[in-house]
Amino acid sequence: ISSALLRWNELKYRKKGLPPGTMGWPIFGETTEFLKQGPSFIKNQRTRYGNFFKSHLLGCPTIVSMDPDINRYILMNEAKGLVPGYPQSMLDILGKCNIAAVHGSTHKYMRGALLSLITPAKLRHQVLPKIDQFMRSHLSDWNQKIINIQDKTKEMALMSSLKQIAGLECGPMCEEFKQEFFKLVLGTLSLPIDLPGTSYKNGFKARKNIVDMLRRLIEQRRSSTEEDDMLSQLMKAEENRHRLTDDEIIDQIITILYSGYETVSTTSMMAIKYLHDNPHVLHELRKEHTAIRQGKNLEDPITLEEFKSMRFTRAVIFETSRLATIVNGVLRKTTRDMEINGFVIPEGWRIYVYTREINYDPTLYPDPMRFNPWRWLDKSLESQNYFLLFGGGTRQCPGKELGIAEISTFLHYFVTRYRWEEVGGDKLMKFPRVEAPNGLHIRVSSYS
Ligand code: HEM
Repeated sequence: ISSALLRWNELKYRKKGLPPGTMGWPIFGETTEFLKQGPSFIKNQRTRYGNFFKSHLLGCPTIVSMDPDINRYILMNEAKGLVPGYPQSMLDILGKCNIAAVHGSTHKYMRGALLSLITPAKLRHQVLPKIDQFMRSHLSDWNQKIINIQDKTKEMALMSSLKQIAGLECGPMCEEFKQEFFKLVLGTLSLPIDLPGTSYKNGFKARKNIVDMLRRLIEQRRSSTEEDDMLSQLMKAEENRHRLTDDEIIDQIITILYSGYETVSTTSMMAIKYLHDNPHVLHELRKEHTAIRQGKNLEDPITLEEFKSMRFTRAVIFETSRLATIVNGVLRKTTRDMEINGFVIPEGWRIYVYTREINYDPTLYPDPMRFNPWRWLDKSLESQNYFLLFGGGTRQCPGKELGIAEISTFLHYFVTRYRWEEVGGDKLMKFPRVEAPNGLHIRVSSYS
């Protein structure tokens, strides 16, 4: 029966012009193999079928593309019908106006509105001072404690964004927001099963509660012009050429929170892990940060110039992102039948621009399994075509510099205040997401 089912499924997808590959089981496709074997599944398929092959993953017929030139073409050609292809649960919960759900001119003005929040002037006068204030307080009482750095960095990513967005500080509203947000995140990563008790249903409920809270905040802002946070800026007509509606503002805020949450927290956690395992790198990083602190008063915040001078820190962040592969790739979907790389990809198929293997390619990154931030001091690496740690093309991460500023400030206060050792015994998973299933525990003591 198994053989018959596998054969039937192969025949179902045997259309002329499709790339080589296998489709696995009806409905489930090759999802189990993909999740269980992880990167080696993709590598094995590549050995058999080349850099551009078909499969059936996470409920959809999918093309996996690992060819640098084709990847670039896919990322640059949204206008030809290659739109974001993220799972339905994610789109439902993040909202109709979230940036991954909109295309064309709507995408352009939503993206423009987001970028207008993090211009260099905003970074200098609003964003950096708030990040600085937040990190000082977040890292204030870790001395002589065992800390689960995974929890702490997650809390940091969310709370720091909430401060930027709506000036929210620790308190009942923030706590409520946090609980709902965690449910929302879980919902986006689940199957879209709309039954009571499922993560999807809970995520959807959490979205409703978050939307209510944000609506209340918008109303409050209308009656006060005092606040100078991202929410107020999004509401100011004169700053946005295209005035966003309330619904667009709400989805924009959920997008900012969501996109910066796991990326920033996991990169920060893994940086702590790699710095612990590579004392010579930590030594170099500390040198950079102690030099910045010299000649400053204890309470002086980091300036934009100092942030820009953190060359080694930036290198540590890129190297962490590369070696840990925080993002495995990005998803697109075809909006009509289209020809790519000489094959005909049917409408509605997913395209998985799988970037993970680039990170370990010894021709691009010599001795790729070594944590070597010095390689990034060659600035040209960041502008190479194959540099896709923050995506590429029309949807390249607009929060890149904001994310780097958050992680850099976190590292600044962490390495200048503390030393740490791992408690040990914690497991780290690298695929499909980087996470420590039971947390990553460190024993922290004062550096001075
Ligand atoms: C280390 C931190 C970060 C990493 C590694 C990262 C990575 C990425 C990647 C790979 C993409 C491309 C997705 C695609 O093409 O489908 C992306 C897009 C995006 N990122 Fe980030 N990101 C980070 C931080 C942030 C932060 C802090 C924000 C907050 C503003 C943010 C907001 C976004 C948004 C809104 C998009 C979608 C852009 C669009 O569709 O036009 N990211 N990010």
